[in-house]
Amino acid sequence: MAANPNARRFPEGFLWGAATAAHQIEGSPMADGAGPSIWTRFAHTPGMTVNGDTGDVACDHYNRWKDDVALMASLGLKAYRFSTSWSRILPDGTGRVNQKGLDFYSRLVDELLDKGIEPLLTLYHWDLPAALDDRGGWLNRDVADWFAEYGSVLYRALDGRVKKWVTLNEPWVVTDGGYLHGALAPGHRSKYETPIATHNLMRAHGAAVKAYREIGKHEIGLVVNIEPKYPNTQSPEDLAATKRAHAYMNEQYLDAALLGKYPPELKNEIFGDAWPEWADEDYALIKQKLDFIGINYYTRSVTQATDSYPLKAGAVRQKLGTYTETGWEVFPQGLTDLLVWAKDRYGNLPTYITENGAAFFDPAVAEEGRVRDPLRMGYLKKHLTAIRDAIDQGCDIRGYMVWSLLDNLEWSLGFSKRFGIVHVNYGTQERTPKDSARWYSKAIETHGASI
Ligand SMILES: OC[C@@H]1[C@@H](O)[C@H](O)[C@@H](O)c2[nH]c(CCc3ccccc3)c[n+]21
Repeated sequence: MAANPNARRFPEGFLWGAATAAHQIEGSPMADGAGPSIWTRFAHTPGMTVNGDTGDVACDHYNRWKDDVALMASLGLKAYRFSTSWSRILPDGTGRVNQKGLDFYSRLVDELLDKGIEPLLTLYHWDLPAALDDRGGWLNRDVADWFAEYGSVLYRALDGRVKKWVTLNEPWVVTDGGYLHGALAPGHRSKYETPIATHNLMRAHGAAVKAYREIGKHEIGLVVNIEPKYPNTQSPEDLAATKRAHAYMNEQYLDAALLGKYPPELKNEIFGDAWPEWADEDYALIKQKLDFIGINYYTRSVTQATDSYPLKAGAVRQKLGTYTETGWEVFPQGLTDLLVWAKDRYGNLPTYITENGAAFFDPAVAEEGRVRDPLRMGYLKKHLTAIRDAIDQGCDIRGYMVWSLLDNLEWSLGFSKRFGIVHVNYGTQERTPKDSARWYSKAIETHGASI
């Protein structure tokens, strides 16, 4: 007997979409009165990105936004997660509003709504205005007020048309990449700055949510990246290293936002004297009621004790594992495991998978206008099945945003890694839906029954 197609359908109203970020797709970073961001500067600093790639053109979405929305509609997307560029809206980071910058996003939102696509707006996806970095950026406690001011400009302009807001994308990456290891803008390498940046990011998140409760009438949440950690052996050293790595990457930010405290490992086992004592009113600001959380999942980490600084933990490559172009193990079970973990730890908040996807080597566009990407199709299939398993275990998963709609600028890796379900020819800017896009369209059309 044919399998019952309804047995594995996703819940009614499940939000099927795709995600991007301003700096990775827009190009024209300084157009129409915009100010530079830390990524405009970082990418133009020799040696900071592969091939010296920058966001000067990227996918030229700033000019091609209307065709890109038509492309989303042709794929049957029900939602689109994007981010706004803070320095387009406030070129100096605070104060003067650049109306042309605001108008770009207002037109984009109207076009999405006109095509029946729900916008999910991320206020901060790593592109801090350079003017604010010059004033200390995430190391300056005033950044909480700066960020709330920026959010308020957008809330007043777009709330109602935008009904799902996100404050920060992945505070862990902002601090680990931008302040501890220096691989991402603003390229600092300081164990002492890292906790300060973390805390101010979370204070800014809280201030932006508080401001939203005064102005907005819809929903706001936080997006974190979670990478489940599995001990390489049951040795005390590996178990302790796994616990540290889990606290540092997975518990730190949601604990602050939802529980009003940081995991003790941060001070006791990782940062030590570099971990300041924070005032109670800071925790009260950070811990604001959230309407949902967004989880970005890509891979897991089998973890062992190492002498790495300051975590003293590292990943063990799996001999029998399958790996993506970015060196991430394909491990869909990790998504089910982390969703059940989050449900149990934080109380089954409405949850969106706000990013999931993979970079594989994609062949060029074939003559017949196809891009065969079976590995990406397999990745998406396995991870959507993992989500359905988590739903069957009681997790309140409300939607899935594939990363990414388009091949785009992969930060320090430049254009060398392609995550898109749509191929971009960066020379001609031609878009070509890959086989995975066609597959995803069918999954949306059948509410998951075709997966
Ligand atoms: O690397 C693919 C995507 C980025 O293009 C997105 O902008 C970003 O939100 C995002 N986060 C992650 C997982 C966390 C991570 C980021 C960078 C490096 C290592 C892990 C993967 N991705």
